[in-house]
Amino acid sequence: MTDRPILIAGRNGQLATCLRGLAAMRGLPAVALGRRELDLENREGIDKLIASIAPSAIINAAAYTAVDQAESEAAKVFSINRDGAAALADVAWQMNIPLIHLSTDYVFDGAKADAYDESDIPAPLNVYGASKLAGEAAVLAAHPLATVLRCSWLYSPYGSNFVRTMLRLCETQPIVRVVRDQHGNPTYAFDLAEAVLRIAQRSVTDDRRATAGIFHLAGQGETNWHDFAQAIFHERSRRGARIPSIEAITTEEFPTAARRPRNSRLDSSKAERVFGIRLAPWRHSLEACLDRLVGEGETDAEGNRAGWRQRNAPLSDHARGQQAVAPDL
Ligand SMILES: NC(=O)C1=CN([C@@H]2O[C@H](COP(=O)(O)OP(=O)(O)OC[C@H]3O[C@@H](n4cnc5c(N)ncnc54)[C@H](OP(=O)(O)O)[C@@H]3O)[C@@H](O)[C@H]2O)C=CC1
Ligand SMILES: Cc1cn([C@H]2C[C@H](O)[C@@H](COP(=O)(O)OP(=O)(O)O[C@H]3O[C@@H](C)C(=O)[C@@H](O)[C@H]3O)O2)c(=O)[nH]c1=O
Ligand SMILES: [Mg+2]
Repeated sequence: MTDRPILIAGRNGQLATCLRGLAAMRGLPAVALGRRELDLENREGIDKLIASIAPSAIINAAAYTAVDQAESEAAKVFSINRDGAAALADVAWQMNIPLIHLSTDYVFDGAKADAYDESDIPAPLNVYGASKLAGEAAVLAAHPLATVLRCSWLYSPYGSNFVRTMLRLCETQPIVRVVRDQHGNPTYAFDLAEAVLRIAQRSVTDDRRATAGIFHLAGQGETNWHDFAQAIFHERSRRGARIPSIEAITTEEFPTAARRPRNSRLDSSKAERVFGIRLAPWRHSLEACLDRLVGEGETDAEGNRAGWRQRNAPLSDHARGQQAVAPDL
């Protein structure tokens, strides 16, 4: 391996935070740049900035991800998710280094009965999905050897995600209503980060043609938002905290600005074949996430709860990654 750092575009987002934590734990040099240092909307000078860092690879963990808000600011969304992504891909191609780019299950319209594989034709229902699909194409046009990873329903102890939204509702609502007719694969950001780092390291050393193209990579097992919420409440309740009652509703009963696919389950078998990578079952990783968010006892200086280290000692790498304090890189 090389001593040159991996450049992470994004800093405080879910995936960026997990990537930083895991890289620090492994002693892998990494530099994470948030939008203040590297603004994907105002791209002037990013080639010089990145050249000064001399990275071994670029991971693009930055994106505009507010799905409903995206409907009313499409120009900004496309600027970040398409043009910003393409600019990073262009720099990586010029520097002859690997680029790993993240995309989404929301590129699909949900009409398929089965899980989507990489040969299925995308047809996004909303601005966010359309911008991410345009981003995939722009990235691969600028960097034909880029790796595009489509994941789904990302959750973690950080940032904005469904798990944290549901835990917040537990504090304030006696009853929570959640749609049961949208199906997908929840993905723990630490599991994804671990896979992304492995793929990044491999593309630095291996023939990059093997790692080029689009791959689906999501947590194992499928669910719907209602059952996901119910599992979150179950985990919270097991830890002695109060939970609301839950009501299953239809998409029509929960109007939102953006349309969402009824089915965006991803078939991740190509990633397993090519990379030998299979993410953990979402139910298992949800427990690790809830241990972080609803642990027992006091929180220590590193954000860990008393007893957490002991209870999780024999767990896999991603759980250990959670103990790492993401450093100020
Ligand atoms: N969240 C999800 O459910 C899913 C996400 N994805 C994809 O995975 C990737 C990571 O998502 P996630 O970690 O959830 O994202 P978050 O919304 O948690 O974080 C967004 C990141 O993007 C950065 N960012 C936002 N605007 C800009 C900008 N103008 N210039 C530079 N950086 C910017 C933020 O920077 P800063 O650090 O400064 O805040 C932050 O690091 C994205 O590509 C997303 O599309 C795919 C499927 C599901
Ligand atoms: C808060 C809430 C949401 N919902 C519904 C709305 C929606 O259909 C579904 C999920 O809502 P959210 O807004 O949390 O999730 P959403 O923003 O749609 O999540 C998506 O984010 C982007 C970035 C992706 O790439 C996707 O993979 C996916 O994770 O749950 C309820 O039914 N009840 C509720 O109380
Ligand atoms: Mg959302």
